Amino acid sequence: MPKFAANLTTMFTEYPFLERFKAAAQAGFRAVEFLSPFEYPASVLKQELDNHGLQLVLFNTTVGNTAKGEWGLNALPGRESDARANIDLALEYALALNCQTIHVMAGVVPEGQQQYLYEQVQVDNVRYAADKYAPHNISIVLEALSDVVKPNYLYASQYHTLKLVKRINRPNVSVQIDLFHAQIVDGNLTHLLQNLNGHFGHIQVASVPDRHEPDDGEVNFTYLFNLLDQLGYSGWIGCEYIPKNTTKAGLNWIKPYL
Ligand SMILES: O=C(O)C(=O)[C@@H](O)CO
Ligand SMILES: [Mg+2]
Repeated sequence: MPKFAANLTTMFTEYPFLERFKAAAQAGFRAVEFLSPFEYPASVLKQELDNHGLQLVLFNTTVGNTAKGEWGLNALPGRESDARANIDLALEYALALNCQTIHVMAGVVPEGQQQYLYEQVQVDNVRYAADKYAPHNISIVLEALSDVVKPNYLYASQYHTLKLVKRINRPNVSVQIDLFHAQIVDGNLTHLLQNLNGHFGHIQVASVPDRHEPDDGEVNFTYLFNLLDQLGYSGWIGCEYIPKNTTKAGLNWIKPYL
């Protein structure tokens, strides 16, 4: 049976961020994920999680300065000390929030720059993070982002991400498959999940092409949820979608699973 986490960055946006925990719990979720915890003291977030009986299953390292086009610092040559300070900060938050998985963001490769230099910096920084997180049983996931959402992100294909995961070569580093991006970039999702089985540690879902509830569009998610079960995937599936109408009105698809 698949286990779903509400993504509080994209769902329940009818409410201010701190009120989304209660809304998710009232809708039946027992787990949540979100993009960034760093805007709040960890104690404030912990209180919300505890008050509503929720488990935090994923957050990301910092995106950096989005006004300057940054979307992650860990692949940026010359930014290693900022990246590692953020990796350390993410560990503090993960320990305080009892979160076992962190998405270590890579970054955007500006036009004309050498991809291989950015890949090497990402490999080095993820190895630093992996070795630092391992004694705390904290895992790292790396997520490919399609050009539709983030042009020139270090990796768009799941297979490219897998190659880097293998190069990083740490037992606590795996792929995060966001099936929205995966359908746009790689397609052939059944074979993708079969080929990457054992190498992914987190899944996210949204319909394609509109990034709404996973009960519409070109992908048959019921089939994929069954396939994930058959493959023995026991991790979380994050609902990283933008509700078509209100969040609550769009939750019929999840009722059989909650
Ligand atoms: O955009 C996505 O997809 C994400 O999962 C974000 O958390 C990172 O860009
Ligand atoms: Mg995603």
